[in-house]
Amino acid sequence: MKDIVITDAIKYIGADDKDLDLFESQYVIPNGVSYNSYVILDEKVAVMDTIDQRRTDEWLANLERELDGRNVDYIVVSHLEPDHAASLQVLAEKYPEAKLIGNAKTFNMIPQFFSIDNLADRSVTVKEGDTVSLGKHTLQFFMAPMVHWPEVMVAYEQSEKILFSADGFGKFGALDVDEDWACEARRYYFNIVGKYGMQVQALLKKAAGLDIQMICPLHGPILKENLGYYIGLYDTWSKYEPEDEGIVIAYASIHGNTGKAAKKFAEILEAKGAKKVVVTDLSRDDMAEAVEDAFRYDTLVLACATYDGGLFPCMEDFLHHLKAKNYQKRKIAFMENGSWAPTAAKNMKAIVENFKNVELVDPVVTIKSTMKEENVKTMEELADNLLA
Ligand SMILES: Cc1cc2nc3c(=O)[nH]c(=O)nc-3n(C[C@H](O)[C@H](O)[C@H](O)COP(=O)(O)O)c2cc1C
Repeated sequence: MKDIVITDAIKYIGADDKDLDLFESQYVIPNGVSYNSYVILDEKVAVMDTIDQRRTDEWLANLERELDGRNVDYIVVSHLEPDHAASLQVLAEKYPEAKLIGNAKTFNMIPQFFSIDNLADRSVTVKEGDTVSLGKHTLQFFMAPMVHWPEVMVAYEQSEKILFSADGFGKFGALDVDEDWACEARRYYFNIVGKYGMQVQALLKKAAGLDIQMICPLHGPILKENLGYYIGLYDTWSKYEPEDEGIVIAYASIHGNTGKAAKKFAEILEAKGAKKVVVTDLSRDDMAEAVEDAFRYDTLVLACATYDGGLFPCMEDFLHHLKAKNYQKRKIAFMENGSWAPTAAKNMKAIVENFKNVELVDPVVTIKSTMKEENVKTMEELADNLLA
């Protein structure tokens, strides 16, 4: 583990995981993921969340090294999802004097996962704005329900002005990997938290009232500088506003002809001056990245082969993901293909019409098996309308 410095009194005790095949059993993580946990060493000692059971031993060794023989007084449980709370039972048993800090929902849910002895006697139940003093350090708690579980809360350490942000500001990628923050943080955000923009907005409003000098999330790097940049992105994302001008062409093609047309359309858009065009093959490219791109840019073109009178399944899957994550406020256009009765555009429209604040842009490009000159003409017209 790279030496991760927080402050003199606050130590990083988390662990990287580079062997996990899929995060939450669905997201590829080419650069792994970090499970973050922290310990605050003051007159009282507080452990800020535990980690996934895949790395319990490493995490306990990190904790014991930092404790250097001291005991744990408090275990703060900001989120009960197993990648953060799975080692709670072990920690609670190892330090039987330690009190658990959570909110009413936390303590309702804990028995579903664990059987901790004397839980009622060991529970410190906090509400919005409550504080717990550790000596020089004071933790203040703010509820963040449905960011992205109901019991989630964040903690603000008042003396060093640090926000322990739970899964907020989280990112895929192990901590010893140098990579752009926004790309993997955006993929994490939209796929995991995306549905709860309103709740993230509520949390950002609370955060705006605090002087935050550092953000310590439960995944990804500790954010120490330029915090306005990260908070600004979270504000844009949670309002469902496009972050950049650009056109995503997402295609679902069985034999390749719809894919060929999608790529031709990208060339036409670029020739007409489109600032950014992204083409994604929904059969083969990472679905989570396709979702991320759809949210990142302001325009989406859906190109799909007709399949048994409906949609080729990866397009149906993509639209299901977008709907589940509250996709809205974008321009959308359609391309369809079929050999005898193309109905993909009608079927895509029926789903998309239920999205909030979308503008459907005509004309629909209808291809019969292979792209013809007349299809290219329609694409030219659609490109002009999208770029107008
Ligand atoms: C299992 C299957 C079901 C299909 N169902 C339809 C259909 O209902 N209507 C239609 O017009 N074409 C249908 N097609 C034909 C394709 O949509 C058509 O050949 C299209 O050109 C394929 O585009 P692609 O080359 O991008 O895969 C079907 C093809 C397959 C393999």
